[in-house]
Amino acid sequence: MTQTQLAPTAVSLVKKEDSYLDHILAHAKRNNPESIIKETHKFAIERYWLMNVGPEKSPLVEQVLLEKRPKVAIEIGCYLGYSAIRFAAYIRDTLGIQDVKYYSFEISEYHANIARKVIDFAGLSHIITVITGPFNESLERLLSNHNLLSKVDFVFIDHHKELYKQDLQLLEKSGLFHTVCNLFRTLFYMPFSEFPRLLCPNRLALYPGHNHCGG
Ligand SMILES: C[S@@+](CC[C@H](N)C(=O)[O-])C[C@H]1O[C@@H](n2cnc3c(N)ncnc32)[C@H](O)[C@@H]1O
Repeated sequence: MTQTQLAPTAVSLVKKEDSYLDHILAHAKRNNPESIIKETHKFAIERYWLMNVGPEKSPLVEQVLLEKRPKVAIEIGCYLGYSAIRFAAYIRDTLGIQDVKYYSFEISEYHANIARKVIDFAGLSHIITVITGPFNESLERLLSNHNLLSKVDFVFIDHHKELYKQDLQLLEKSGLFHTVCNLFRTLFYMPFSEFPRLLCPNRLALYPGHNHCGG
């Protein structure tokens, strides 16, 4: 077999997430979250689709961030760090909240390792902490390693749709929430009408986000 015949197989073994990291390190500017976000969009259009919140939906979240100005935020579902970088940089740079802390949960060690590298490249490692493991098991670690009881004032949920309800209930029981917590609902597949029953309505301001299910 010639080298030319071997080449396509070799290329297909490279995972798109690794190509993404290479792309960012080669084309984005270090310590410049905006340039990383821009290069992520470019990569997703020109190379491979990525399952991040993306340029259309992110402004909906940023609208809520602008209104609520959170100091401590939690995200379930980090993937390669797009939303963590975008929202943490928005809170720090656009809202001017320098001491913001952003905790992002990611079940896949592979995704989390890439996310940490991109976050480090963005110069945001002191703001964003990526916690590896399934959220229901990692929450305990967050509670014991960080003094966050009653301090979390923003939650962005973007992981596995079937786990939203269970993990929301866990979060509520954890005592992490500030008096009024702003939960951004990216729950496209869950009727909005379930939420008042699920979470204490006077403690949580719920944002319907982009409501695909018409609930
Ligand atoms: C849609 S992607 C997140 C995209 C990310 N929020 C962004 O916009 O850049 C969903 C991620 O959630 C992770 N995930 C799925 N189930 C999880 C769980 N139980 N705990 C933590 N992360 C989970 C997946 O591995 C995947 O990386």
